[in-house]
Formats: sequence, structure tokens, C-alpha cells
Amino acid sequence: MNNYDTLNPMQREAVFTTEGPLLVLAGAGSGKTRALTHRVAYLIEEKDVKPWNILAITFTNKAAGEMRDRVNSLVEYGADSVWVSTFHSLCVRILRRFIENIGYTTDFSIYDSDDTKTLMKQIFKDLEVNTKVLKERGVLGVISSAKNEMISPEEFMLSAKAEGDSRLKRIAELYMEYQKRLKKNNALDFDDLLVKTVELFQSKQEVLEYYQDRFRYIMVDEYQDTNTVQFKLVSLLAAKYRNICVVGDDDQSIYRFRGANIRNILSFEETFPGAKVIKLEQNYRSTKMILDSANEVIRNNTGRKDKTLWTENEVGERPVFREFPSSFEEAEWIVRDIVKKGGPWKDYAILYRTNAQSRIFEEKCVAYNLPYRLVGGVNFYQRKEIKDVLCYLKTIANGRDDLAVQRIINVPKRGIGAMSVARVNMFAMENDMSFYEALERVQAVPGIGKAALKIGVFTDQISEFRKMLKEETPIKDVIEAILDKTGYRDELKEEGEVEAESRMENIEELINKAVSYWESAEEPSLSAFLEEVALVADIDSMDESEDRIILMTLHSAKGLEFPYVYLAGMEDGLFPSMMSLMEGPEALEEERRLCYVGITRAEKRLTLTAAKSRMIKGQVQPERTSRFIDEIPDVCLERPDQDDSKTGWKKMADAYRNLPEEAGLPWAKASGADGKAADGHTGRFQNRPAGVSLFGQKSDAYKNPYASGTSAAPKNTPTFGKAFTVEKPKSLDYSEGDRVHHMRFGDGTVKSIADGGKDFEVTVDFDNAAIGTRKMFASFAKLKKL
Ligand SMILES: Nc1ncnc2c1ncn2[C@@H]1O[C@H](COP(=O)(O)OP(=O)(O)OP(=O)(O)O)[C@@H](O)[C@H]1O
Ligand SMILES: [Mg+2]
Repeated sequence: MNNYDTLNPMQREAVFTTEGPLLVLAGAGSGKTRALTHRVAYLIEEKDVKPWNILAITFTNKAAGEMRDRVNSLVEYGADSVWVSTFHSLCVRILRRFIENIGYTTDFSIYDSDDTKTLMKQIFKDLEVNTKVLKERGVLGVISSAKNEMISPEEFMLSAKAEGDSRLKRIAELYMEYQKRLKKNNALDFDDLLVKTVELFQSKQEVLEYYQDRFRYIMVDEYQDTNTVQFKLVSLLAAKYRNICVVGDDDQSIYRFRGANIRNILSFEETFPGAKVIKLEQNYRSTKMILDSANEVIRNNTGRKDKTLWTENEVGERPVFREFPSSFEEAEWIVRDIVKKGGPWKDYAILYRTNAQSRIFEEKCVAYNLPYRLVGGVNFYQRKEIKDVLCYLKTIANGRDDLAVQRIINVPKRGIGAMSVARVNMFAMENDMSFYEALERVQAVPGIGKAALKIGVFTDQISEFRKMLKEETPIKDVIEAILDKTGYRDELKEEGEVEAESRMENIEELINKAVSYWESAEEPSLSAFLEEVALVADIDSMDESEDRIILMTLHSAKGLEFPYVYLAGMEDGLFPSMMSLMEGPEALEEERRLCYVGITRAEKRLTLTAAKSRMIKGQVQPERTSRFIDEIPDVCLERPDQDDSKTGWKKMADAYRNLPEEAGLPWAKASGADGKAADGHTGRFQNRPAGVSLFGQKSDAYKNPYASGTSAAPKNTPTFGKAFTVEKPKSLDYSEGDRVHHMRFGDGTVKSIADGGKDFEVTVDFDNAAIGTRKMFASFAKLKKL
């Protein structure tokens, strides 16, 4: 049964308000996601809502998975039928069923950024675009923004003409051609998934109504990052029943560059008149020190909905700032600091602004033998060998994807040259067929000559693989067959041992993925597998069962929490980024929100670091400390050069620790109308306007709202850690010496089992020598006795 008592009164109100539009606007760590999860449970358990009438949208696949797990642990049955998904996977599911209404077939391909770039390159070549004037990536960026704003190629052309801008006109032509070719390949890019779903709903009333009736209760997490087309989608779906609950934090809107529209959150009440607004103000995640640093940074943004976060958590350690001569020393210090402090490693996260910063951390982790997981960077699925295998699978699944076929037609080398490919291409275009269809009729291609034989061998192989698939051969075996029959594996070996080995390891990883997919999917199919792969955000590579530190960008950290957080590269020009500094105040404010997101990921300890010089584009440059560091007052940041006797920090912190609950912050009280602290310390706050306390808000703003309001203060709010924790198994059905099976690592023998308090730690000797002996937590490892 559920215990809604573990929620605070405002959270409970959010959970119990099930009918009509609801906006929960609240700061980081205030339990928005938690309230949303409980709301799903409440609808099912108390309101008899059918699970399949609920749609919950989250931003990343990782968050979707976490939500599904949380719901599973809250309700005993039915959670499986709740649609918990990202915007993109929601759209894929809808389109796979109904896209024929708008002229595609349901086995359409999904192009990732690499595919779209290849396509744009071809278009540039065919339309003879001057690459000095336009760049593929730039044009794709413009097209993506247009799509997020739901501007069609035709509309784009009209406004380009109206403005008489020849460059825009050229981009409009490219946009048109790009859409034409996607359509011809029966392919959609990521933005299309959303645009085409909206198009479908707008053109087919009965399809829209079907989904409106299906999703009577809609919930959206991280609402601040929805863009125009996503907002449109939600508005359409919710138009009939109006049971829509969105939760978000305008201070955490960090996807402006992706078209996320802060207006959406600020104007929710306009779009859904009569909307109820609930604010949550208690933070359950971070210590007081961490929270105050975050509050201090974000208050420098203008035009935000004012809100104040407070917490009953302990004051905690003062966050630390450290500066180093170079980025190497910075990384070295962080990694050593972690090693010194000790595991479990998954309690640590190193966050940074740009992917490029990850490399040094990786190297240091390797040097210190510290297990790590890199989230992002060169995406697993972007690796050459993975793309090769996937393109084989795509060709097998859907011969219409010309790009996929062209990628592998001569991989491994079959002696099919560019000239032959061009001839086939020409023939395909003239006869209005796909590239693969043309390959199947290769004898008819003019001038093809001897290449016809080689192409015949290729198409025969593909037909073989297709036959395997028809006979319901598992994907794993199809991949093995591809590697062997096409000679791919042999060609890899020729590349040199080390290279081949690491590439084969990656392919093994893909095979693992295929196996676990095959075992877990209800109705496994190749196209559904490819779809799953195409939609994995980088964050999905984060497997919670592994005890490793996490390296990731600030953007991917949204919504997550870690006991110990390091924010590296706190330098002006890096964070805030140079681009944002050049672009102006709005862009700078977005960087500041990103900083707020970063700080608020930390539960217990926060460490900020910077380098005084850094290698950028091959040149060592001097760096200036980030302005965000300057925005954190000494009382909540320990700096290397700081004399605590002057900052008065100790006195204040002691007072802070001994304060009665309702009293507010000591430094807020200590400061007079002139903005100076009572002890005469002016420190970094000399320019504070009169009447505003040291910590920004009027001094009562930090008070416990329950203390002065009508609702009684929840004196001893029970805290029981994270809602999403995997429970320690009561007993294990295997013991030392038993043979067990692990989904990814295969079979092995249990060497030892130790009771680690929260969970059992099981050490297993795996038969596969490459995996060797591993220590893991029983609740995550899900070992099966053989
Ligand atoms: N009423 C509560 N009692 C105890 N713990 C809580 C309560 N509400 C939330 N928490 C815990 O606080 C942490 C933060 O909650 P949650 O992730 O839901 O916050 P959020 O508002 O979604 O944060 P973010 O803005 O970063 O997405 C979680 O560990 C959650 O379990
Ligand atoms: Mg959240």
C-alpha cells in the first residue's frame, strides 16, 4: 500500500489534484519527480484510473526508466501499462501505427545526427553548395530550429523571400531538398518524429481522438525544457479532458539552443485557463550549504519567477573551490581526491561543460585505476563498427534506407567502386526506385559490367539474412552470420590486432544488447530493436548496478543526484562559455541556470575547480576564474586564498548550526539596511541594494513557510532517502560455490557473499576470462541459480 504521508502537504496537494490542468513549479530537489510518480500511483490505486489511460513524459530515457521503476515499486500491478516515455519514443510508437495516414510506411527509418549529416553532404554535393558560405552542420541547425518552431520548408521559403535574404533562400532550398530525400528514404530525423506526429493529429481527427481518449491523464516532467512542437503535441492530446499536470523549474531551463521555450512554462496558465499552480519550496536533496550556494548563483538572473528553496537537511560541509595551474593538475587532484576519500564509487560524479573535457579525466581514472563510466562523448552508437553492423541490420529490415545500404555495399571490401555505386544511383533515380531495389535489378543498370556479379553476391547475402529473420532467428545469430559470411570479421583482423580487438569488443557489446533485448521484449522484432537503439540517449549507458564514478556533461546531469559532485572547469570562456559571453545577457543567463543545475545535483559535498591555463584548439591559454564562482559568497565557499577570520565564516556557521528552525539565516539577520553584515564585514556584498539582506531575499523569505502559514509545520518530516532504491533481497537463492547466470556476463561460480548492510555483495568468478572476477550488489546483479 502507498504511504502518502511521506509526502509534504504541498506535494500531497499535487498528488491529490487529479482533475484539470495543474502546474507544479518548483526548484531543484524539491520532489517534483517524486510527486509525479506518486500521482501515477494515486490515480491507479485511489481513483480507479486504468493504467493505460495514463501518459507520463520525461525528458531522457534514463528518467523514463527511473520513473517506471518508481511506479513499479509503488503500485502492485498495472504499472506496465502506464505509458512512461520520452517525447521521442511516444511519437515513434504513435507513428509506427498510424504514419501511413501521412504518406510514409510504418517501417520507416530514424536518422541520427550522423545520418543526417551524411545526407546533407550528399545534398551539398548535388546542389553544388559553396561550403565556404554554408556548412552542413550549420544548415542542419537552422532546419532543426525551424522544425522545433513548426515552420515547414514552404513557410521558410516564403519568409526568406519576404525578407529578400539570399542566404536564407538558399537554406530554404536545402531544407526542401532535405525533406524530399528523407521522405524518399522513408526516413524521419529526430525532429520529424515530433513534427510528423503533430501533422498526423492535425490532419486525422479520428487518430487524435483515439489518443485523447486513451491518454486521459497526462503528466510531463522537466516541463521547462519542452519546445514549441512538444508543447503543441501535449496541448493537442490534453485538449479534450484537460487533465494535464506539468512539473518543472524555470531556473533549470537549459535547452534554449534546442528550441526549448521558457515561455511555455511561464504561459501555461494562459494556455490552460483555470490551471492550478502549486509551488514546492522544501529541498530534500542537498545540505544547507550547497543549497545556499545554488540560491546565491541563480539570484543573479533577472526575469525569473521568484521562489526560494529551503531545507531541513543538515548545514553540511562548506563547498570547496580549488584552482590549479593547468587542466591536467585539476584532473589529477580531483581523481586523487576521490581515491583518497574512497568508495562506493558510484556516489561520485564529475560534471563539466563540454564533452572535450572528459578525455583528461578518463586518462587520470585509468592511471589511478579508478573505475569510471563516461556518459556521452563519442557515443557508442556512433562508432564505425557499430554503425556498420547496424546498417546491415537496417538494410535487412528496410531496404528503402539508401544511406544504410550505401554505407555497407563495399564494407567489407567487395570491389564495388564509387563509379558502380553512382551508376546504380542514377538508375534508381531515373526509375524512381530505392537504391536497394536498383541493386536487385543490377543487370539492367547501363554500363555496370563486371560489378553486376559482385553486387549479385551482396544482394544474395542480404536475402539469406532476411530468410534467417523470417525463420525467427534471434538477432544475435543474424549479427554473427553477418560477421562471418560477409568476411567482416576477417577484414577487421587484417586491420591490426589491437584495433580489431577493441572493435570486436564493441560489437560484442552490441550483441549483448541484442540478447537482452531479445530476452526481455514481448514481441521482439528487428525493426523494434533498431528503433530502441536509435532512441538511446547517451545517458542510457549509465548502468546503476556498476560501482563506477560518473563522468558527464552538466546537460546530461539534469534530474539526477549524487552524494559527491565535482564541477570542473569553472572558468570564464569555458563556463560560462565563450559563445554565451559573446552572445549576450540571455545566453549568459542560460549558462547560469546550467550552473544552478550542476550545483543542485550534489547531496552532501560539492567541489568546484578551475585551471589557470588550459589547452584550447592546440594552444595553451590563460584562464580567468568563472564569474559564477565570484557569485558564491565566502560563507558558503571555501576558497584557497581566503582568510576565514576576516570573512567571519566560522562565527556565522556556528550561529547557523545552533539556530532554531524558524529563525532564518544568521547572516540574513546580521546584515543591516546598508547591506553590510553586522560585524562590519563587507566582503563580496558591498553592492547589495539597501533593504535586501545578504542572502538576497527579504530576510523572512528563508523562513520555514509552515512556521508562519496556516498549515502546521511538519515537525518531523520523515526522511527515508531516495524513493528509487533497489531493495536489499531478504534472502538469496544461491550460496557460495553455486553456479549462477548473469544476463550480460554469462555463467559463473559464486566465490563469496558478504552482507554489506544495505545489500549483499556477491563475488562471482565468471567463466568468460575477459570478464573475470566481479564484485556486485545482489539486488542489481539479479543472478539466477543454475
Ligand atoms: N517528502 C519527501 N520526503 C523525503 N524525501 C523526499 C521527499 N520529496 C522528495 N524527496 C527526495 O528528495 C530527492 C529529490 O527529489 P526529486 O528528484 O523528486 O526532486 P525534483 O524536484 O524532481 O528535482 P530536479 O529539479 O533536480 O529534477 C529525492 O532523493 C527524493 O526521493
Ligand atoms: Mg526531477
